[in-house]
Amino acid sequence: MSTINKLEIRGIRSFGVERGDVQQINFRSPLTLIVGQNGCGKTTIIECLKYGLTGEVPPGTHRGVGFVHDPKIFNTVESLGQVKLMVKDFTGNTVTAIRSMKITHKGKNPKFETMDSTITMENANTKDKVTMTRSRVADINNEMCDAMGVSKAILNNVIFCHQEDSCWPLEEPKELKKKFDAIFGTTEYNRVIDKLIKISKDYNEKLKEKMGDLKLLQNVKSQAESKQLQLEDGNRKLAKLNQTIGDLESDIKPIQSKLEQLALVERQY
Ligand SMILES: Nc1ncnc2c1ncn2[C@@H]1O[C@H](COP(=O)(O)OP(=O)(O)OP(=O)(O)O)[C@@H](O)[C@H]1O
Repeated sequence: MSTINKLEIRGIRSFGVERGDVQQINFRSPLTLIVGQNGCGKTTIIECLKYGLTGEVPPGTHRGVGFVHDPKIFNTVESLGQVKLMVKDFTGNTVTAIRSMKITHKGKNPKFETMDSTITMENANTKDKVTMTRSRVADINNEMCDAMGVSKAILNNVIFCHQEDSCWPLEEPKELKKKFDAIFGTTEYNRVIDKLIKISKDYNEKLKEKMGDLKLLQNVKSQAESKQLQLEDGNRKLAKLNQTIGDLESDIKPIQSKLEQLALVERQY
């Protein structure tokens, strides 16, 4: 079974940006309860788990601006946030993602940027570590979802469904269908089915073409076979005629020499 092992939060929501502000949670087996008074950061922990796994910022944060610790609190223009998440996949290998982000308050609109992220895979048996720095967000998302053994849609909409999004099953049918399609992978399934239908159509068309060619070739082959028979018949006739010619030539030879003798006698006479 895949498990979430460790989470480190820095510079997210009310968690401070300083080195000493880093908060670390070690998740215990079989259960870890997160308990605390209102506003202490329970939701933030769930948001960080979701962000660490899927790279998605929580809803209602103006595309991540409200997710990072507000720099205005300390009268600064920018603030850095970081989520470090370690999970164990079902084989026991460890996958750790470090995702960093920044908000800048320059001008009217604050800007949210995701910064370089890294992912480290550690083999449980050999303890070999492979780290990919400056990885693409999509690659990290895929690695983390693979390590957890569930799709991004299930992580986002079911396991770490944000409290603000929890009413999605009551959404209008079109949106609901989109969510269900994503959760059950039907979009992917339909895409594959469409691809297979297209491939089979292409093959059928090619097959039809080849069948036409085959008919033509069969026709040509039967014509060639009858021509071959005719040729063999002709060759047989030719051989017979050659034989007759040979016979006639040998018959004609004594007659010719007789005629020559007669012609000689006639001349002498
Ligand atoms: N961008 C931000 N910068 C600094 N602090 C923030 C920011 N966004 C939210 N906060 C603070 O973070 C805290 C949010 O905590 P959170 O919602 O995670 O708590 P909670 O334990 O889930 O609360 P509740 O039990 O009420 O749901 C609040 O105190 C809020 O004022």
